[in-house]
Amino acid sequence: MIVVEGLAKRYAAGPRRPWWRRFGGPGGVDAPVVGVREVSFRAEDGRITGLLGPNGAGKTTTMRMMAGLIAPDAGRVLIDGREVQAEAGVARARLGVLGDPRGLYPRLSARENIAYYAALQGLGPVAAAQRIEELGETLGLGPLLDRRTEGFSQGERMKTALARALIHDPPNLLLDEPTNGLDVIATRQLRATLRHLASPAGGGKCIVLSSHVMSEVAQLCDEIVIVARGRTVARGSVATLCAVAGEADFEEAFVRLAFGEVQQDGMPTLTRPL
Ligand SMILES: Nc1ncnc2c1ncn2[C@@H]1O[C@H](COP(=O)(O)OP(=O)(O)OP(=O)(O)O)[C@@H](O)[C@H]1O
Repeated sequence: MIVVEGLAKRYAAGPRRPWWRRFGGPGGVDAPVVGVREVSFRAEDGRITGLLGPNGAGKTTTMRMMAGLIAPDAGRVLIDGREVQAEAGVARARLGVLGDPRGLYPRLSARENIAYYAALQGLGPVAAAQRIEELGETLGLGPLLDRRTEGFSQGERMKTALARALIHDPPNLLLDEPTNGLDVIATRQLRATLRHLASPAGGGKCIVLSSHVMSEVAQLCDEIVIVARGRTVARGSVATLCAVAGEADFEEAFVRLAFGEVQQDGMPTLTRPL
């Protein structure tokens, strides 16, 4: 289970020094950029939770703090009760992270890429080899396992990166925009795999994914957390969110919740309170 409590993150702005001031004179400093203002939610085991929000809403920043890749300015993340920032090693051992699938080593085969992560996770060579075979079968990697990843299609990269994230059989899984660049068949395969992983037969994993594609989140996720302007503005099933927004259609509900009229305090105006 993953609990996210009051996360906030600002990115420091670099010095602004126009070219005509490069050799002297005052420069300036841009205001810090707010990545996340206040994001809180709970993701349960055996369920797929989707972070849905428009571009720049703060989804990736939230996911990176959940993975322990960047430190929050405020708030905390608990992975199965262990705080990511305080007990990084223990918390991360219980977490698989699917980030950018372009980050594979091109000269290594898929098997070698995955085995490298297995070693980083402390798996011995025999256990790693066995687990790679299992994952190869579950994810349909087959003959790809022994091909160099250079030249892999987006879908092939995604499967390899997912196998890498699952190598230590973590009970929790984070996926940032997992269907980016996938065609309809690869998207369907990924959906089926994620549903399996969340089911009792697949280990009842706690899965959190981020996306700005509404239909994808609506189809796949049991629970949806809407993030807008760096805040969680609503959470619940598709039916709950439609009811909260007072809309029959999920796209309309999303637009109302994510882009609702902004009050003085920066919170969107909702037709009904959350
Ligand atoms: N490294 C960084 N330095 C400065 N600003 C950043 C940095 N990373 C993100 N931001 C800013 O933080 C805000 C949130 O960005 P983030 O990438 O988390 O949003 P997102 O919801 O994932 O967006 P998208 O759907 O477009 O990927 C944006 O305004 C972005 O410009």
